[in-house]
Amino acid sequence: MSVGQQGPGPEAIVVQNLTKQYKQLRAVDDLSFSVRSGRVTGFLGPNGAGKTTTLRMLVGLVRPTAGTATINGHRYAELAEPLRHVGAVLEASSAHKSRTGLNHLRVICAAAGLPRERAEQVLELVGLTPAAKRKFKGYSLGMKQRLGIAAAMLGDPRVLILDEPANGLDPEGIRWMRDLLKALAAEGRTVLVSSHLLGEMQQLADDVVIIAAGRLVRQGPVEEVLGSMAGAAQTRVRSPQAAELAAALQAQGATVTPQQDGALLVTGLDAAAVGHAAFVAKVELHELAGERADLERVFLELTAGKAGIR
Ligand SMILES: Nc1ncnc2c1ncn2[C@@H]1O[C@H](COP(=O)(O)OP(=O)(O)OP(=O)(O)O)[C@@H](O)[C@H]1O
Repeated sequence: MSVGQQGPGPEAIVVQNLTKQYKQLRAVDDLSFSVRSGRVTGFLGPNGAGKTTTLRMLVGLVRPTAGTATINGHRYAELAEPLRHVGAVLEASSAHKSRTGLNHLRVICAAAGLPRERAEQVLELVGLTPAAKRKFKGYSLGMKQRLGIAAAMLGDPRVLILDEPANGLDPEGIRWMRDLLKALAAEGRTVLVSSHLLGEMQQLADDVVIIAAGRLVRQGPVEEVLGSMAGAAQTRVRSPQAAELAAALQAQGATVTPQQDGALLVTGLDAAAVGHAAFVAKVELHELAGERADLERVFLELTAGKAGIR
């Protein structure tokens, strides 16, 4: 059984009171959250929320104004061989345009003191072996994303940090990325991945950290964040005695919205509660379906009014 199936491991990334002030703008504002190993954690927020700035502070590319970010208890700058601890993909890879993908990776191996054969191994991992000897300038954006991940995996790091890795990928590429990241987390690695593609996160992430305007909005397991939303439970129900049923449900405090097709959309009661209310009221049911709150709606509700345009 993999670690991922055994449940979350210890906190591998800890961000404490992290702040970044750019002249007038506080891009990241007293932000604290933690990321556990053996899980994929989605880092979500509207445009300009401060996701990229936070990830760049994590890997020492931006100096925090205040606060700390640690990886396995150490600041990035304190790690002796950082590539063996942390792999970061902060933008699609860039390489010398006439260099092949394989040579690009070999150069990184040489500079970082990593075994040369890691280049072939990580190309295999990301499915780029057939393009290993093609020049970088002929790579599609999707191939560049794969090469970026390959480079991040050269040191076989236990922690992987990716900024919008699905950008530029087609649906098949997105599926591939999802499977790879889940597999890496299932090996016990820590995977922190930012995205604004909320639907994608719902399928990928075990935990989410949601920020808006540089501040933490919510963090926790996806299911908990979804389930904690007030009125998140929605149930679709259909009955030949719709008016009686609506009255019985409203008496329990639910909001009932008739749909164009004659069904009722019930907010605030789950399917079991709606079925029970119908049973008690002796109302016949022709359809009863619970609808989960989706991350998109939760995200909009959580960040409403806080996001602004930055
Ligand atoms: N070097 C900089 N100097 C000044 N302002 C900056 C700098 N880098 C980022 N910002 C600003 O900080 C805010 C947060 O930017 P950041 O890129 O971290 O957000 P984000 O959540 O990654 O957004 P997006 O999804 O649009 O990339 C934005 O308003 C941005 O314009």
